[in-house]
Amino acid sequence: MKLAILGAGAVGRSVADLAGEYGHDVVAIADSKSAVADDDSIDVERALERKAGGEPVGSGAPEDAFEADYDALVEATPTTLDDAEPGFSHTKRALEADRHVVLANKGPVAERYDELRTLEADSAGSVRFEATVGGAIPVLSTIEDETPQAVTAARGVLNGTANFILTRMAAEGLDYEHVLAEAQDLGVAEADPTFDVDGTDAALKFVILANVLADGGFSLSDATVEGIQNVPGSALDLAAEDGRTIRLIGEATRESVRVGPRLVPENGALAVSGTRNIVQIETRHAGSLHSSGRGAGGPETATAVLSDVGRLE
Ligand SMILES: NC(=O)C1=CN([C@@H]2O[C@H](COP(=O)(O)OP(=O)(O)OC[C@H]3O[C@@H](n4cnc5c(N)ncnc54)[C@H](O)[C@@H]3O)[C@@H](O)[C@H]2O)C=CC1
Ligand SMILES: N[C@@H](CC=O)C(=O)O
Repeated sequence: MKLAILGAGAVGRSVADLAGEYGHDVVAIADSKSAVADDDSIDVERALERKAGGEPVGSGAPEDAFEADYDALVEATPTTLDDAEPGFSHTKRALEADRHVVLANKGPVAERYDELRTLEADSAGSVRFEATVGGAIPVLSTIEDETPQAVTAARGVLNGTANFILTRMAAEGLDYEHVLAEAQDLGVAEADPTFDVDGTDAALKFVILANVLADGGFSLSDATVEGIQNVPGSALDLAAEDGRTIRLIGEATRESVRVGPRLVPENGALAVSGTRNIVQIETRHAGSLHSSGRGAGGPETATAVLSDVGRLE
C-alpha cells in the first residue's frame, strides 16, 4: 500500500521508519508546517533526518500530502476534543476521495464516531483505528474477532503516562508534578500532558471502546472522568501498607464510560507497572480475556497502525 502520513511526531515518524518492513511505500509525510511527497516513494531517511535536525519534514506545504497518489492516509496529528479538528477534516477529505484512513488520532473516533461511520459508508475506503486504544496491544481487533455483540465490557489501564507517574510516585514517595517531566521524556505523553493526568486520554480510549461495543452514540461528554492530579504520594504509601496500590482504571460498557483512580491489589492483574497497559475484555461465552503490553510510544503505536494497514482490503 502507498501511505500518506499526516503528523511527523513520535508516531508518524515511527510509521514512516517501519513502513518498508511491512511492505508499504511512504508517498508523503507532513508536519504542521511542511510536507514532502512523491507518487512513487519519498526518501524517508532524508525526511526523518531533517526532522531530527529540527528542520521541517519537507519543503512543500502540508496540503501536498493530499495530492500524492496514496491508498491509505495515516492520521497521526495531535488528538483534539469537541470538533476533533483538524483530524476529522483530514479523515473526511481522504474518505471523500475514496481512500482508506488509519487513525492514531483519537479525537475523530471518540468525538465524532457516528459521522465517521457515515462518511465511511459513502466511501470506497474504510477506517481503522487500532492504535487509538492501547498502542501495540490488539484490543479492537480482539473485539472485532470476538464480535462486538459477544463482548459485554472492557476495563483496565489505558494511559501509560498516568500509570508511569503512579508507579514512580509509589516507588519514590513523590507527588505527580515531580515525575511528569520524566514521563514526557519517554515520548508517551500527549502534546498537552494535562490530557494524561486529568483522565481525558484514558476516557477517550474507553469512549472509543464504548462506541465499538454499542456501534456509536458516545462522546467524551458522556464519560464520568476523574484524573490522578489529586492523588497524593501519601495515599500510595497508605495503600501499600494494606497490600494495595492505586491505578487509573477505566470501564466501558454499552451503557456507560467511567475513568478514575481506584485501589487495586498490589500483585493483582490491574497493577501493571510503568507505561504498560492492561485491558480485560468481558465476553458472554468465554469469560474474561486479558491483554497486557506496551500501550504507548512511537514504534509500539506504529505497529498497531501498520497492522491496521495490513487489514485493509
Ligand atoms: N505517542 C503515543 O504513544 C501515542 C499517540 N497516539 C496519538 O497519535 C497522535 C500522534 O501522537 P504523537 O506522534 O505522540 O504526537 P506528537 O505531538 O509527537 O506529533 C504530532 C505531529 O503532528 C504534526 N501536526 C500538527 N498539526 C498538523 C497538521 N494540521 N497537519 C500535519 N501535521 C500536523 C506536528 O507537527 C507533529 O509533527 C496523537 O493524536 C496521539 O494522541 C495514539 C497512541 C499512542
Ligand atoms: N499519552 C498516551 C499515549 C497513547 O495513547 C498514554 O500515555 O498512554
